[in-house]
Amino acid sequence: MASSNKGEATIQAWYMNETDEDQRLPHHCDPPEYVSLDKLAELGVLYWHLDADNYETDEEFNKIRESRGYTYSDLITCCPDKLPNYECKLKSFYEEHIHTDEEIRFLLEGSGYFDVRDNNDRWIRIWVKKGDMIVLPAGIYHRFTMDSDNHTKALRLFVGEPVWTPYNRPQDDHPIRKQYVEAFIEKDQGSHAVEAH
Ligand SMILES: CSCCC(=O)/C(O)=C/O
Ligand SMILES: [Fe+2]
Repeated sequence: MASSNKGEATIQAWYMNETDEDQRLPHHCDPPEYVSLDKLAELGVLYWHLDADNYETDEEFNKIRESRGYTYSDLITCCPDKLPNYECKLKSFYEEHIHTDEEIRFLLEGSGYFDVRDNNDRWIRIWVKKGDMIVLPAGIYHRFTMDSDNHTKALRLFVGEPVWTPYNRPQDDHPIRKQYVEAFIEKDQGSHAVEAH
């Protein structure tokens, strides 16, 4: 299942314009081009809206955690007092990169933007807010920025011992990138090739 919209909330995602404006602004196209949860799921991005205030005892959260094997968790608060090397970290979060594992974040407070590349290498901006849990698959090109509210507190989850290393683009020969492309990009081109005949 790609999503759950408990409490009416749903995620907002859209194609970005490529202007040099402040990264914390929404960067909508003109007119705005919204992106559906199905499109995100095609790229391997998963989303749930959950109870951020009582997540420790939340059945849905615990089910996801168990079924996906998320044995590790910790908290990250993006503010100068709580995040060592704040400026440097924010800069590195916004460098386009991949990881060798899923990136799993559950927003407990505040909001922010995860940007992911689609199958045509266009940026999709995903606006995450309190209660949103998002999974980015290993090998997807992505980045993160705070929005103009400047406050993000998130639970980070991981399967086993966490590895946070970002591999900045280009990583087209990285085995994990190749696996991602085969699973989520080439399968798409294959189905269009069949349709075209
Ligand atoms: C809201 S968590 C901060 C962003 C982050 O941890 C990361 O790895 C971005 O790619
Ligand atoms: Fe990342």
